[in-house]
Amino acid sequence: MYVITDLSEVPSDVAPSAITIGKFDGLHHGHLWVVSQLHDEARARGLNPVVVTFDRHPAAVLAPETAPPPIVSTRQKLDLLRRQGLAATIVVPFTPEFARLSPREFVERLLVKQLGVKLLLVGRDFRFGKGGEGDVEFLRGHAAEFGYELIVTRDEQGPGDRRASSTWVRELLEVGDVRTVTEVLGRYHVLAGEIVHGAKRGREIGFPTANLSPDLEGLIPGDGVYAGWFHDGDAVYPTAVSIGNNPTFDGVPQKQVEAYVIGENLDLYGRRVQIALVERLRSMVKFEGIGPLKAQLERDVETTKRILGIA
Ligand SMILES: Cc1cc2nc3c(=O)[nH]c(=O)nc-3n(C[C@H](O)[C@H](O)[C@H](O)COP(=O)(O)O)c2cc1C
Ligand SMILES: Nc1ncnc2c1ncn2[C@@H]1O[C@H](COP(=O)(O)OP(=O)(O)OP(=O)(O)O)[C@@H](O)[C@H]1O
Repeated sequence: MYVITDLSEVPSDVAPSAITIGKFDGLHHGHLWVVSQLHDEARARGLNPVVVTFDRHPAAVLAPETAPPPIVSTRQKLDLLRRQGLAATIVVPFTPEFARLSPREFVERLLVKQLGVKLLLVGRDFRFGKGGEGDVEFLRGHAAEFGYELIVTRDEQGPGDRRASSTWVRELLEVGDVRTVTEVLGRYHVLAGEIVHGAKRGREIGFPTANLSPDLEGLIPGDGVYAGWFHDGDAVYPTAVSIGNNPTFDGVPQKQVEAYVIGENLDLYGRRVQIALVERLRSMVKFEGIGPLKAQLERDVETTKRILGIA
């Protein structure tokens, strides 16, 4: 899959293309449905399936104070898209200049001239171009002029009857409901980052933890204790994860993410690891000393093993 981040360097063999466009934050179940349909429809017509996405949420440029935090980093999004059998992903630098393109300029310059679009596939609520003026009606009205076919996909629901959406995933992460997040995403939500040095207290209390660097990738869910899977390269371990500021102790920064890898004693400093979150166990508690914290950690490990099916 080509990854194109500079619009002046689009290889000529990307055309003729079948394109879908969107923020695709989180690449949830609904997004994957759109991308898999794109793949099938492109193949049926002998076109190259291409995803056009953005290097940041459009709101980060248009109204930064309202911009939601990303569910996945661009690197995580590309890793997920690489598995979808696409010919290319275009990561458009969403600059103020790009945001000013009218719907017509967007379609004509980017989709028609640069990417040779012959098929456009979007969800019913897709909007684009200056002020979000472009929509499905605009695309339908200009299909003959620009020589593309338009397919508007049906909605893909999440669990229950709510439509899968990035907004819903963010709401669920905020309250720590990673179990439902897994259903909306169609996979576990993953935090990825480098292991850095913590306060070195964990080893003393018998539960050494791997602390993720504060610049980690993946939206950090609400504070609490979680069961998950810890990936270090190809090795996978069960883990109990703590997210918060460890209120039992003073001076711990907000939103520290640390993982106790169950039953292992590993040297992980400097490694880039991934933590897949399976279920929230409980809230963070301010304990009266190390004794009660340790007793609770022992119970957390047992609960985690039960959830992961390894007890
Ligand atoms: C499964 C798990 C649950 C935890 N729960 C709490 C908690 O409820 N309250 C708290 O203050 N710290 C909690 N912690 C964090 C510990 O206080 C922390 O791991 C310890 O202070 C070591 O920190 P260090 O890695 O910076 O040395 C938890 C840690 C783990 C691994
Ligand atoms: N649940 C869904 N079913 C079908 N199509 C969807 C679904 N969710 C998004 N799409 C389509 O996928 C493309 C990319 O969506 P995009 O990421 O821009 O928005 P979104 O997932 O609706 O996110 P948000 O919640 O932030 O509005 C668009 O064409 C959109 O209409």
